[in-house]
Amino acid sequence: MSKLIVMPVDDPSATLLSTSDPAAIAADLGAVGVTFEQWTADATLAHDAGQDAVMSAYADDVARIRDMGFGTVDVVRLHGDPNDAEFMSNAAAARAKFLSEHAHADDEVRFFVEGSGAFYLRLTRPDGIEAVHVALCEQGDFISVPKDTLHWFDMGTAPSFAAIRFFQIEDGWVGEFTGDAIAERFPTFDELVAAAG
Ligand SMILES: CSCCC(=O)/C(O)=C/O
Ligand SMILES: [Fe+2]
Ligand code: NI
Repeated sequence: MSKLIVMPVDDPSATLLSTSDPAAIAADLGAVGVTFEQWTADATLAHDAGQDAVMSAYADDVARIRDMGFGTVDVVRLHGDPNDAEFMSNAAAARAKFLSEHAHADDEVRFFVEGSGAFYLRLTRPDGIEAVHVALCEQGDFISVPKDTLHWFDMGTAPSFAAIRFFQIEDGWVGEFTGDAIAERFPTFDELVAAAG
């Protein structure tokens, strides 16, 4: 289930908001400039489905977002057997890429078409409190995070997700890492999923 958890930047043990209501998630994220929507994502992807297969399964969505100026599109898919040592080694490397605080020169526009992952967005709330907004995204979730937003992404230790990524600039995926260890102080994706039961 999609979820939003908001914690003050200086106190990860405090919860300012926790909700699984899609309308409440959209409203709260909307107030800090992030778009959150739920779209239909019911295509069955073959075990070995690659970029082209995923994009053609969602061709209408891809065309719609492309027409909005997002001319570059790719797919990140992590899907495999947690007992497969090679998959787990590749997964650990992929997870490490996004696990530290960074920002992009492009909006971060992602459509989750399989599985789940968590975005941690460091943003100042309308009441002036700086907080980490954890958007636990699931299949069907569309999220658009403005460029320059400080954030990190955790796909968990046994990742299972596919996200279509949309870019306005060709190297919009490149992250500028801040060197801040903030991510280490907040609950991981695995911990959040375990806590959600
Ligand atoms: C959910 S798509 C893979 C992660 C990614 O592109 C990114 O920039 C995370 O911060
Ligand atoms: Fe990012
Ligand atoms: Ni499979």
